[in-house]
Amino acid sequence: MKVAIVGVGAVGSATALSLVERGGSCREIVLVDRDTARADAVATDLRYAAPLSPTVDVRSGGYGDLTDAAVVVITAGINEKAGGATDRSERQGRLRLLDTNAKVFADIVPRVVAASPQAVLMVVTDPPDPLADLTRHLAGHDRVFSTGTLIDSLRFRVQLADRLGVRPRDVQALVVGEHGTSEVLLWSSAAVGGIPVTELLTQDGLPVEDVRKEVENDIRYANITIIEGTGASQYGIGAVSARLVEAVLRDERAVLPVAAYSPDHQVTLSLSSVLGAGGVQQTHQPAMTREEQRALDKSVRILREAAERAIAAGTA
Ligand SMILES: NC(=O)c1ccc[n+]([C@@H]2O[C@H](COP(=O)([O-])OP(=O)(O)OC[C@H]3O[C@@H](n4cnc5c(N)ncnc54)[C@H](O)[C@@H]3O)[C@@H](O)[C@H]2O)c1
Repeated sequence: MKVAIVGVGAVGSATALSLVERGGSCREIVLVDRDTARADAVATDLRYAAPLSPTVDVRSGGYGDLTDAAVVVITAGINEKAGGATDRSERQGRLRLLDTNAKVFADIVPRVVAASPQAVLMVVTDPPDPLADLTRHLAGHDRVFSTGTLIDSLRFRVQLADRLGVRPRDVQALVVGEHGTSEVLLWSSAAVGGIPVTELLTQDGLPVEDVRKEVENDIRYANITIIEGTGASQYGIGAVSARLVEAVLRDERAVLPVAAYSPDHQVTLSLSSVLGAGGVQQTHQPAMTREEQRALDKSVRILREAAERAIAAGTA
């Protein structure tokens, strides 16, 4: 199976490396970037790593090479650092990148769809949820999802695991809503071994409210913390993107917090999604307290406004 990555910067390259290293789910990876020298160089570099993984061919190409791609991953556009979205006190967060990246999508999506009308389109570029709404609009089909809050949910699990002294794999914890500052951490259902994390924190003598504030802050601004050191958050999202591609290619019906258009909410947002062939096949709303539901409602309002803005900017 063929997978294409459009945008071979920090995130696109990390996604390609993760796909090569996870191995087995795709047979061919095509890298497309308006900077063709960069796409050529990354493909060449990865080609020398590929013999250590299950068989996969990596090459650079143009939109014409996307024919028959099963999944197209879009990672093109400006990042938080270039777009000035690295101020923790700025509520817009990644939404600051919306107008610029909507124009990038207006350039890319019609060309992707013309070359590969059957492909599932996965949006990684920030802000991913409104850009997925724009992508649906431009593509004229529903096989579109964004990486949503899976990365935030993994960060939530890691932070809780650190505090509870257990491995993150054994923490069940979800972040829903926007991949952005209005995201909602579901503390009420976060659990380890069937025991609520708030109960475990109390048993360990940890101050629940203080831990909660600290964890929320660390997760909401995790991207900025990484960017302050390296200029771009890339490896976590690269691994997430490769894992999601794999779930689609294998028709896994994996339950993951990624974002798809919800007719109930009339916008793209992350809930518990069933991911497999064709993209998100079903979504379920996790149980929430009234306070969490109110926070999700607010996130939905922000996302609806952003989706309108994205469609206006991307179709102007
Ligand atoms: N969804 C997430 O969780 C998540 C996490 C990290 C980063 N991101 C986002 O991913 C995006 C990429 O970040 P990055 O750090 O890789 O940026 P980058 O600047 O390193 O790379 C962007 C690439 O896109 C290419 N590009 C730009 N416009 C293009 C066009 N019209 N056609 C083809 N290629 C084009 C550029 O040439 C460049 O190679 C950003 O929007 C960033 O904010 C999202």
